Amino acid sequence: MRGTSAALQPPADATAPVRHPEAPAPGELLGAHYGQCFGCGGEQPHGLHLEARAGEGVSLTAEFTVKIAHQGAPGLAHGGILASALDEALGSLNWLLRTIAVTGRLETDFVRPVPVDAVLHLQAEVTAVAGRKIYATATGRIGGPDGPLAVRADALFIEVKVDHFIDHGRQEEIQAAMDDPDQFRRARAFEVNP
Ligand SMILES: CCCCCCCCCCCCCCCC(=O)SCCNC(=O)CCNC(=O)[C@H](O)C(C)(C)COP(=O)(O)OP(=O)(O)OC[C@H]1O[C@@H](n2cnc3c(N)ncnc32)[C@H](O)[C@@H]1OP(=O)(O)O
Repeated sequence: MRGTSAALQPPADATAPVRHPEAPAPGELLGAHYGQCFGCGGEQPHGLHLEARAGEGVSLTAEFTVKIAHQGAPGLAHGGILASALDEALGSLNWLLRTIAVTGRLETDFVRPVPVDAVLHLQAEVTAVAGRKIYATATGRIGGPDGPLAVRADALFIEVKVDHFIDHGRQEEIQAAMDDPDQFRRARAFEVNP
């Protein structure tokens, strides 16, 4: 059963997404957008350590290995963890648009249980853009990139300015991020890029 809500249907005036000319080439790793990110951060010991690779157009592939710490039922991944992996893969697409955006809505279908030690093979793509709204879809398969479908999601991301994080984030972490010249320059550069 699948039923994406009306809020995730692009409006009639939506346009096709445009890959930024300086986006990483297909096959290149995107890298973490923030070292402490639960989804992709290499410095985050409790995180998913999801690794995303640019695909063609505005698409990517990513892998996430389910660990013991990710269980809900014995031996199976927690649904919230799987939704996080989908959210992270979908959010990483904005890197290819060179747009800073946050998840406004995420709708997930859990199709098949995902065991501990399984590798979740994610595929995600932006389907449409309308003003600040970015529509995207993702699937997660087990047993290989062409294996059985385990999870899927549709999402709406909303473009924001760097000030979104500065205004709402805890001061300690914001200050550390602003003190990191690479992080701050990159985030500001994304704001002015077409
Ligand atoms: C120094 C610092 C460096 C920083 C370096 C940055 C690094 C880059 C980090 C990225 C990180 C990613 C990580 C993974 C992805 C996450 O998990 S992001 C975290 C989870 N998401 C959030 O925390 C978002 C919380 N929500 C919000 O802040 C606000 O609701 C939003 C989403 C910004 C929208 O608020 P707003 O800007 O006031 O926008 P608003 O005018 O209400 O809505 C704009 C449009 O979107 C629609 N819309 C808004 N929300 C929704 C919704 N939930 N459902 C349907 N439609 C909606 C509205 O209807 C409106 O549509 P139109 O009228 O234009 O047709």
